[in-house]
Amino acid sequence: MPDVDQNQAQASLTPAAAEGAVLVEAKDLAIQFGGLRAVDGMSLSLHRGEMLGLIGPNGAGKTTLFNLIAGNLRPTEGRILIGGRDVSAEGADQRIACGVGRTFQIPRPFSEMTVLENVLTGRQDQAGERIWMNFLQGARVAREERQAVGKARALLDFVTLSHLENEPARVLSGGQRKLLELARILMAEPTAILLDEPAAGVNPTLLEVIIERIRRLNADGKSIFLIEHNMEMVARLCSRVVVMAAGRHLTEGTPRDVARDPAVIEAYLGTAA
Ligand SMILES: Nc1ncnc2c1ncn2[C@@H]1O[C@H](COP(=O)(O)OP(=O)(O)OP(=O)(O)O)[C@@H](O)[C@H]1O
Repeated sequence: MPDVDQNQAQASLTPAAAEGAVLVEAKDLAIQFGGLRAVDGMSLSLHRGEMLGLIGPNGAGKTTLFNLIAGNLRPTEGRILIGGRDVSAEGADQRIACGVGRTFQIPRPFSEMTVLENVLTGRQDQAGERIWMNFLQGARVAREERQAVGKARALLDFVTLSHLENEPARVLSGGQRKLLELARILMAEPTAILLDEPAAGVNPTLLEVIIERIRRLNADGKSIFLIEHNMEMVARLCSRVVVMAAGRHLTEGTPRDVARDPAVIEAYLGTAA
């Protein structure tokens, strides 16, 4: 497990996070894949305005936990609450509608669609898709379309991809795809953003852009939940880190404290053996 520089473990709670209001809560979550309990009784809370890290060795169950929280998988046991409401039985679209957006470890944009069109796929409740609306309220649909394109362009500007707006997404590098995916989920204006390894495979220059944009989103009040193997990045961004091992909540604390925790070091060494 990489060292955490003392000076980098300085991320502090925003005022909203310090208030402690829970935005997303997982209670005793479990999921069974055949004989494997990939997530095995996990409980955790993401607070409003917080940047929370999720670390753990390969196969610990981090992505599966994200899939459960984002509604891509249904838990075998346990509950998920968003803003205090039980959403356990709802699917991914409903989670997005109640403010949870997530990215994937390997983004898969629509490769033949333009970068701008890809961002537009992230919008919710598209009036233009309801055929009867086109007949009854053509002007309104056209106005909403213009507004959506304006918003998508602003988001492309935010993620530094404006110059590529008319290019097919297939020309993007791995890091640019991560930025594109971020812009796409921001179209739905999430209050909680789940980022699955945003640094993986990203060149150092683009990584700084990603870190800075995550910071800005958090400063704008968005809660961030971050899976990341890059502990330096976790330490720069997160005030609190949850550690998973073998599907379970192993411990949590500041990046500095968890990096020194013998149980955490043991969990990493155990899987490296
Ligand atoms: N759909 C699935 N069917 C069967 N097993 C699965 C499925 N998804 C995940 N697993 C298994 O569940 C375990 C946890 O996987 P998961 O991807 O959540 O781990 P992770 O902590 O995100 O790992 P990494 O850091 O390598 O991405 C692994 O053993 C994995 O092989």
